[in-house]
Amino acid sequence: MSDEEFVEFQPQSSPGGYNVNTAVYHSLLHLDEAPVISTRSDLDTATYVLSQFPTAESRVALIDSVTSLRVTYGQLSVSIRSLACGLYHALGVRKGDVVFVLSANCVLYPVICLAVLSIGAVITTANPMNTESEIGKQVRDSGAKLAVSAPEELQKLSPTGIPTILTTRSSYGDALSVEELIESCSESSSEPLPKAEVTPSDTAAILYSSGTTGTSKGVVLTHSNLISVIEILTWCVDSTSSQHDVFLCFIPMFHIYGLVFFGLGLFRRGITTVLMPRFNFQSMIDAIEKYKINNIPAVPPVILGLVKSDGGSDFSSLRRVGSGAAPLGKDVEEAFREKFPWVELRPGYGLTESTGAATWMITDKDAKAHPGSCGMLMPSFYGKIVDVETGEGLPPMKKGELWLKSPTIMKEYLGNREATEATIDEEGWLKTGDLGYIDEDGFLYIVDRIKELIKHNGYQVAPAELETILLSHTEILDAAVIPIEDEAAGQIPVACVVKAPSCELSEQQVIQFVASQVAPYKKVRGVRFISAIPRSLAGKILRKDLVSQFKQLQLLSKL
Ligand SMILES: CC(C)(COP(=O)(O)OP(=O)(O)OC[C@H]1O[C@@H](n2cnc3c(N)ncnc32)[C@H](O)[C@@H]1OP(=O)(O)O)[C@@H](O)C(=O)NCCC(=O)NCCSC(=O)/C=C/c1ccc(O)cc1
Repeated sequence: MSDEEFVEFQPQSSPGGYNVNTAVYHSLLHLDEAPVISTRSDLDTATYVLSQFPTAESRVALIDSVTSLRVTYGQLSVSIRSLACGLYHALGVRKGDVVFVLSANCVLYPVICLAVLSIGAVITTANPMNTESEIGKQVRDSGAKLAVSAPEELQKLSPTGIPTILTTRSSYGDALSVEELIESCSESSSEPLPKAEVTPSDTAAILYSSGTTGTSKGVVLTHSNLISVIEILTWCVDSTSSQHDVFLCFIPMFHIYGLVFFGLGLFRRGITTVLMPRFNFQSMIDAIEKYKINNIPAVPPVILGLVKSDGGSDFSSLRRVGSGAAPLGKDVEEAFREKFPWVELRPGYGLTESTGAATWMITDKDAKAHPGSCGMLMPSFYGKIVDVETGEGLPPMKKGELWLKSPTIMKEYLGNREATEATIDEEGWLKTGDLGYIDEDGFLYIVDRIKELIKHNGYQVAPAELETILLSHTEILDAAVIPIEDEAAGQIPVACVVKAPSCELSEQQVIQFVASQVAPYKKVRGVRFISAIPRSLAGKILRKDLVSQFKQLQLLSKL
């Protein structure tokens, strides 16, 4: 289907934005201005963001909640330009070079991202909780030329041999730091930076996601993807009158959700953000009270925590809470609205492969009228609900796999043509692996997942990765990892294991074996010893069967 056919559609003519002729859902929301990317072929993400910094340079951009350090927009802008000079002149970073960032949230994180992007280089980010071997794998896969590491994570990078600079000065070795580069490479004292000659289709970021199946893959996002999603975010801020909100950031900037909001996008509206380097529930409450936080882009476990929190805290400043990264239970949503009636709760839905948000609740009234929904297709998005058996596009209220098309859909999985072709079809539709339906008002409901992914605390856990580790144990003959529902974390990974005859392997030993090799959020938290893993004729693990067997056992044990 051509883009012209999309444009010709009159959304008001059909319920839910559904076109009966094409079986395509059109967004019922519209950007206020024409997308900038359609008129500019020379725009990079950093120029796009920096050109909209507020003119009042003394306006505070970031506050570190631990040290109370304040960074103004003026300082932020100077730091980004100075670091860009340092990376280019002192370290020889050039267009297309990949820079690996390994750090928890810190005030330098956005500086690093925007400086790297401004010289046409590419950022790849990782969770600092990852193990040495997980990090080594990503450094190799992304082809990174330089790493920027928080001092406490440096030892995890050493075995890779990649040239590394630290974020801040430290007593860990004598590596150069971003702080020093910024000080020594001011724009005025360095040679000018040549124009990066970046085009919107150039790669800007490689973030890692397991997609619908298999292990972690590099999601290649272009400047066009990032600029388009930042336009949408800016539109969301304007549409919800959030321009003057004080935001709280604890969601990690190494994932798309945190990166788009706090690493890049919100600066365009001169927002002030209070930044928590590490999440802790009590610290979050203290920050809300101390800084009179108005707006929190959050995730379901934190929303549940707020619902369960004791009285006595002052939440009166809160105005808006977003929910993304994992499904928000209808009960939690209702309990939150009851406890915090003055707060607008807006669920959204997005993937790394769609550069973040694809749907969102634009008004609180809509959210209340459509409980359990994660909102409408964002401006510039098209959707399809596809019958999993027949491949046919389905009308409102019918359940199928959600497919998405928009300017924010990733370019490809890095170096993995097979996975790219299995995920994006020839017409550019992204197959999300999520099952849902769109109602007659255009609201999306996600009801299940056909992809293998497990979501623990909003983090992705790929069963295939844990299964490979389990199968490397000499006493394990076969293994499958399944998601089990958990009130606090959403889901927990549980291992179903076939052990070698007459071996003494215990549940705790299996848990320990995996835990020693993966980041904490990927640990298997339960083990079931079984006699055989159910598989289809094609050899695919029948995870749903294992999940229902597990649930039956749980029920029996409660009797
Ligand atoms: C705030 C959370 C919910 C909870 O934090 P936490 O309580 O510290 O728990 P962690 O999960 O971080 O830590 C797990 C474990 O790691 C341990 N840990 C802790 N820091 C350390 C340490 N530095 N070293 C080593 N061990 C440690 C910690 O002790 C703990 O161990 P354990 O007791 O075994 O679970 C945190 O999990 C979190 O930020 N989750 C969100 C993840 C996230 O942003 N995902 C987004 C993916 S992208 C996406 O889906 C986008 C969608 C989207 C949708 C809609 C939109 O509008 C836009 C976007």
